[in-house]
Amino acid sequence: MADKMDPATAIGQLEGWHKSGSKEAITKTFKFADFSTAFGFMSAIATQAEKADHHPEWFNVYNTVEVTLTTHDAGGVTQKDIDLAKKMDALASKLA
Ligand SMILES: C[C@H](O)[C@H](O)[C@H]1CNC2=NC(N)=NC(=O)C2=N1
Repeated sequence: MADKMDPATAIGQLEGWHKSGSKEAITKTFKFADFSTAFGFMSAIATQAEKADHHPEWFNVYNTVEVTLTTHDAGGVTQKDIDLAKKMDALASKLA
């Protein structure tokens, strides 16, 4: 099992992510051109999440996707969350 880390450590390796106010997690809100682009982002990430067996907590309203990442099995932020965050950032930049 991956060991949990201070969320600040993860944030230091990422762009635009923040500590979650309510739990050991990292969070970011992505904003896209429209709903279809936002949903396409979610669909592509869902496939990658399933492949990695590591899933986001997310909330979508129109063109925004609020993402919270934490590793439930570890009770906090792990390398798996950093890896998924980087995948999200890479895809979001392509969709911009
Ligand atoms: C049984 C299954 O492999 C586990 O529940 C996986 C599923 N996806 C997961 N996703 C996240 N974010 N954290 C986990 O600990 C986790 N565990």
